[in-house]
Amino acid sequence: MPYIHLPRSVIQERGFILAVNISIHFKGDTMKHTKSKTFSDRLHESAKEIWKRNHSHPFVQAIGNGTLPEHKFAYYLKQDYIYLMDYSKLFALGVIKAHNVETMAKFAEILNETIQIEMDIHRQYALEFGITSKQLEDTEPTPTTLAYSGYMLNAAQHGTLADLIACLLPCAWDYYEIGLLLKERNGKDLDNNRYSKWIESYSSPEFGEAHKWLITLLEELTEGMPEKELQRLEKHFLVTSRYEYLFWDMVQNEQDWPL
Ligand SMILES: Cc1ncc(CN)c(N)n1
Repeated sequence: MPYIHLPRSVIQERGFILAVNISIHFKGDTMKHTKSKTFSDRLHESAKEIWKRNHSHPFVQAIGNGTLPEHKFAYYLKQDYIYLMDYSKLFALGVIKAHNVETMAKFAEILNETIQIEMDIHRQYALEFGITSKQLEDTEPTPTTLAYSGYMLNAAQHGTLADLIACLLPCAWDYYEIGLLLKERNGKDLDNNRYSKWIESYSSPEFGEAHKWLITLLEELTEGMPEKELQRLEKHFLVTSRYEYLFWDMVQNEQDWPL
């Protein structure tokens, strides 16, 4: 069986290095391309079961079919708004930790988009529910919101740029997957769904762009990185994936401080 192994080729794409391994197998007249696993493939694979639970969470399902009670969505909006305030600060830390001007500019762009676009959807929904922007901002964090934001900010402040990306990647990536999934399952009924704007925005190509850029940068930063460091990044990715689940559970049950 003829077997051709093409050596690692390095593709320069808009200033970023993308490393690709391609093996081509000829078997009879069929040809198989096998792309070797990237670090982001490994992360996605290791968080697969957690993300599945996120996707099937009753809160997520109820946004998708429009049956989520409004008071629960209002509770989510408030906690998510203050979560997003801290999440934005991670992009500011990305500017500080970036190694070149292009990366600094991109982190600044995503920071701005989060505040001006993503958080504006929250402000618009909040207004419909009679909640002002000031009330959103003044929301007291629940134990879960505090723990989730605190974990990310601590790891990002004390770690490397790769630590920072590993922490925030599940937030950007899993929400995009959720947006796509809900749109695919409920697309034809979205006109009658009060949460359609939420679904449309998280499934939009513009929102999807951020996590794709973060993945490209993470691949570049982890090129040749020792396994021990990769494991630390994987741990961040799994912890924040689990916090995503806890966040859905917290808003579903409207959990707050017991005293
Ligand atoms: C908790 C949480 N995680 C992620 C996202 C998407 N930025 C969000 N809005 N809220």
